[in-house]
Amino acid sequence: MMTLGAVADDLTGAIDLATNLANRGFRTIVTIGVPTSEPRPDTDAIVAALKTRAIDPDDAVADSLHAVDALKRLGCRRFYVKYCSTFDSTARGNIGPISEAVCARTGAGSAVVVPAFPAAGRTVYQGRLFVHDKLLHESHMKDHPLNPMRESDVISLLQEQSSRPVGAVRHATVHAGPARIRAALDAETASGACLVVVDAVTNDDLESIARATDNDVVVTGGSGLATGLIGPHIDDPRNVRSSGQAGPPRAIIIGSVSETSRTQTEHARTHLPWRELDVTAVLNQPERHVAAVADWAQEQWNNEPARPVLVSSGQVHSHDPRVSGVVEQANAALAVELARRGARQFIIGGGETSGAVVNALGIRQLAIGPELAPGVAWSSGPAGPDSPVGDATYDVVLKSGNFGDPDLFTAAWDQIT
Ligand SMILES: Nc1ncnc2c1ncn2[C@@H]1O[C@H](COP(=O)(O)OP(=O)(O)O)[C@@H](O)[C@H]1O
Ligand SMILES: O=C(O)[C@@H](O)C(=O)COP(=O)(O)O
Repeated sequence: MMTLGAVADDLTGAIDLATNLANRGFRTIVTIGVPTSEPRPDTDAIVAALKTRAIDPDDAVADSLHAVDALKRLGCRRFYVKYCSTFDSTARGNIGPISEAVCARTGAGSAVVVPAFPAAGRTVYQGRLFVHDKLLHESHMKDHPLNPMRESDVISLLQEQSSRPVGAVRHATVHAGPARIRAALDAETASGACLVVVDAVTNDDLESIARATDNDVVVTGGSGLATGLIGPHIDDPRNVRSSGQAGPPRAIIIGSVSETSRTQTEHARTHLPWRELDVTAVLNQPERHVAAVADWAQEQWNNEPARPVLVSSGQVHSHDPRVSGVVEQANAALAVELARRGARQFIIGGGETSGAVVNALGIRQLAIGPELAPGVAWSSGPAGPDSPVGDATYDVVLKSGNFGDPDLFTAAWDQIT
C-alpha cells in the first residue's frame, strides 16, 4: 500500500525528490499539480509538483493544503514537504507558512527542516547552509532574481517566516545517532517549536535523521533527507524504475540561464547541431520564429534521425519578467512544434521552462526512470486528453538549472533506448 505523499514547490524539485525516493526503493510517480486520479496500485510514493515557491504565501499555503488533502484521499499517511536545497524563500515565505500549515492539517506536532543534500554540495553545519564551499549568502543564490539569499543562517531565515519559535539540532547531536536526535527533537517540541532545523553534512547524517523521524507524520527538506528513507523495494531499487518508452526524434530545449546549464550547453554545442532562439524575433514574431527553428530541427532529423538537436535561449537581454515569460512560452510552443514533427524524447533545462513545456505537451504524470546525476533522472509519461499533439508517451529529463555534470546533455541519451 502506498504511504508517502509529497508536495514539492516546483517541478524540477519534484523530480529531484522522486529520483532520490526511487533510489531508496520507492515506486514513485510525479503528478503535475494536485493528483486527481488513483495511481497504479503498486505506487509507494506520490510527489505532487506544485508551483508555490515564489507566489503569495496565502496562495502557496492553499495550494499545498489542497494537494495534501488529495494525497490523504489517495491513502497517504506520511508527508514530505519538499523545498529547494538552497532554501529559496523570502521573509514572507513560503517555506515556513507551508510547513507549519501542513503540520497543522495533518496533526503533526512538529517537523524537521533538512535542506542538506551533500551529493549536490548542499550541507548544513551549526545552522548555516553551505553550497559546496561557500556560505549560501556568498553563493550564486545571492543574486537570484526571485529569491536573493542574503543570509545563510537557516534558523534566522525560517524564524522570519514562521509563527512559532524555530528549533535547532546541531551536528554534534546528529553525529551521536538517531536516539540522541530524537531526544533533542522532543525537547525542542516540548519548548514550543514547530519547525526544527537539523544539521547534516554527510549521507550518514541524513540516514540518522531519517531513522530518528521514521514515525513522524511530516518531514520537510530538500531531496537529501529522502536518501536516508527506506522504501519497500530497497533491496532491489532498479526494479522500481520505468524504462524509456518512446524513441527518437530527440530534442534538447534549454531555457535555464544558470551557470551550470550554460556550461552544459557549451559542451553539447561541440557535439550536436544547435540553434539559439533569437529573443528579438521571439518578441516580435514568436510563431514565425518558432516554426523556423522547428523546420531546421526537422531537416537535421531527416539527415540523422536519432541525433538530438539543441535549442538554447541565449543571453538574457532583460530581467523583465514579461520577457522571461515570453521566452518560456516560445520554448513551450517549440516543444509542441517539435512533437508535431515526431519528437518524443526531450531534455528540458530549467524549472520554469520545464513547467511550461510539460503543460504545453499535456503531460499530467511522470514515472521515474534512470538516474543521470544527483537529483536528475529520465522520466516517462503519457500526454493527457488536453494534449495538442494527440496520444503520445514522452521520455523527458526535466533538469534543475544547477544540477548535473558538464556532459549531461550528450551522456543522458546512453541511458535510454
Ligand atoms: N535570453 C533570455 N532573455 C530573457 N529571459 C530568458 C532568456 N533565456 C531564458 N529566459 C528565461 O529565464 C527563465 C529561466 O528560468 P528557469 O527555466 O527556471 O531556469 P533557471 O532557474 O535554471 O535559470 C525562464 O523564464 C526563461 O524563459
Ligand atoms: O532542491 C534543489 O536544489 C532542487 O530540487 C530545486 O528545487 C532546484 O530548483 P530550480 O533550480 O529552480 O530548478
